[in-house]
Amino acid sequence: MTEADAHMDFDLELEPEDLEETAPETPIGDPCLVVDDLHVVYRVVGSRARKEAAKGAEVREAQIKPSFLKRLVSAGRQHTGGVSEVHAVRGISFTVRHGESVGIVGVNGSGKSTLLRAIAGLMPPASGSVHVSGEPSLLGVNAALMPQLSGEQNIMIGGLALGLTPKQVEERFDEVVEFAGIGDFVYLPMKTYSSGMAARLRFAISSAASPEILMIDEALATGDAAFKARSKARIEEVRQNAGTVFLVSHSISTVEAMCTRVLWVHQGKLVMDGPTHEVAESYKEYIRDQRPPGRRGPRAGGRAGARNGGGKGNARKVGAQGQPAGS
Ligand SMILES: Nc1ncnc2c1ncn2[C@@H]1O[C@H](COP(=O)(O)OP(=O)(O)OP(=O)(O)O)[C@@H](O)[C@H]1O
Repeated sequence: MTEADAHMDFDLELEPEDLEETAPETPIGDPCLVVDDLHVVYRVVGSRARKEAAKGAEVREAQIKPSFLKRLVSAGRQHTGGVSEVHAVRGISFTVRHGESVGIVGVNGSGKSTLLRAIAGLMPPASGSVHVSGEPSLLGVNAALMPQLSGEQNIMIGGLALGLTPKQVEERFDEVVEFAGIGDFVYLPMKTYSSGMAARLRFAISSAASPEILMIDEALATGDAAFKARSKARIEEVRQNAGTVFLVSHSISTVEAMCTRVLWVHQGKLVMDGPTHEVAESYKEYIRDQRPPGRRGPRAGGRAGARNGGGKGNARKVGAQGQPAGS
């Protein structure tokens, strides 16, 4: 695998179960989420700084302006002495309404998961704000689950964290296990699960309580066709009940099948926001252009119209800076 391939870890292929499918139209309600000029910064203490700290030294942040070469190589990471700052989300703003299912796409490391975690309240903003009506369900479940406990115990804890009663959790137990497709693994500690199994169980628990805002991070990539079909039905159920769904996925066909709107994030910035087909076409074109010439595959028919402002013309390209090359 080349370095370019490793960076471009997506699935552009349309899978049989996604053919001819798009997210159905549902009436869109009032705003339920406002993200306003959001910035999220990770701070990582370098190994040298940790050693110094262990020796009792005061580790201070040195505000050294890095050289041009260093900034070029570190793309988005700002080194300040022993502490490295990763500016993962850089000034993102958007509003989401009840009934929307929003896909978040972007290349590896572009900030998708960080954005989702910030919306869920798991990452504090460095600046800007997130206003949510209702509690995003990833928050309750992720905060509650414990790797050393069995799936069974975690279903109970996660269900309680989402506001279900113990009786309601018991009633929904079989459905959650079946939905996650983890079989008898449910009786083993979650630390023995593959990342896909854990992601599916989190999704199954978080969607068990008919949440107002359902957040799904990559869980759909880890299941088979039957799991995807169950997931799609569950997403529709949430939307029909005027809930909102956020979906992070590397599979553009999954996003096309399940989302009404797509946010394209690149290097922590929002580069495009609009109806699924318009953003997906531009994104697919960008990904194709990043691949070596022999591996680009055919272009989708009619994509140029969307890219040049055709189609419904509703997609919003955001800002000139930080856009992928060629857009
Ligand atoms: N816990 C962390 N500490 C420090 N940096 C982090 C941490 N998590 C993510 N990052 C950095 O933040 C940036 C955005 O990462 P994030 O995981 O949000 O991207 P992503 O688009 O979800 O990536 P992927 O598609 O690979 O899952 C990357 O540069 C990543 O290295």
